[in-house]
Amino acid sequence: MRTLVIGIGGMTNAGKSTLSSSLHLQIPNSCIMAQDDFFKEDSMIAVDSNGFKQYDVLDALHMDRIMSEIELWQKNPGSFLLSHGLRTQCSSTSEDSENVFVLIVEGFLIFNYKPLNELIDKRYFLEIPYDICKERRGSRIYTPPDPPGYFDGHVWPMYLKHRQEMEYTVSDIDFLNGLESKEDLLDYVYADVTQEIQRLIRDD
Ligand SMILES: Nc1ncnc2c1ncn2[C@@H]1O[C@H](COP(=O)(O)OP(=O)(O)O)[C@@H](O)[C@H]1O
Ligand SMILES: NC(=O)c1ccc[n+]([C@@H]2O[C@H](COP(=O)(O)O)[C@@H](O)[C@H]2O)c1
Repeated sequence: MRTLVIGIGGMTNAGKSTLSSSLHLQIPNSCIMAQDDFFKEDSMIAVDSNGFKQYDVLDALHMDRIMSEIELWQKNPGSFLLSHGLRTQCSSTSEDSENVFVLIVEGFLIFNYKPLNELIDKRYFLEIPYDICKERRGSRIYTPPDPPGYFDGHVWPMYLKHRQEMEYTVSDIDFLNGLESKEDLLDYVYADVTQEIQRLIRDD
């Protein structure tokens, strides 16, 4: 039994969830872990001098919990899938060693948290231009909703800060143009991941 951890990082609204869901549907024995599911509750989020809730920082996330979930998956990916209501599709005709379990970790700050980044085998980062990002963000409603000025006052400056930090500390990132069609992005990443799965099976 082999495991592969894929990281789908990127800016807010760049298409991470969309790409991850499609990949999950195409890759047998895969599951998604979304960083968005690990936000702390609103009362625990710090507020800056402008009154903006500091959601776009690692401190706003229960990173310890996401690490524990990944540990559970690593220990026994088959039972992890079953306990999350996902069917395993182990090939009955091949050796057990030929089954590769794939974890898709997706989120806007996955490569900036060293312990998580170190677990990731293949890194992708979706990027889109500022104006498209602002437009897409404007039509999405979070809980709590973005207050006026939040994108330019918090989201974008934090993105620039973390992006710089990531480029200093992380290598091996495949940057993807989020303006490409959903289908083209999926085809590209799926082919790349499939190649990696084949390599794991060959080297087993
Ligand atoms: N390749 C794409 N081309 C055009 N729109 C996209 C693409 N990928 C995602 N979107 C749209 O952008 C918005 C944000 O996508 P989503 O996957 O939720 O982003 P993220 O998870 O990065 O925040 C959604 O409305 C989605 O339909
Ligand atoms: N899920 C939540 O509890 C919550 C609350 C407020 C803001 N957000 C926003 O979520 C963004 C990250 O998620 P996306 O990459 O999916 O947009 C951050 O920019 C953050 O401002 C999430």
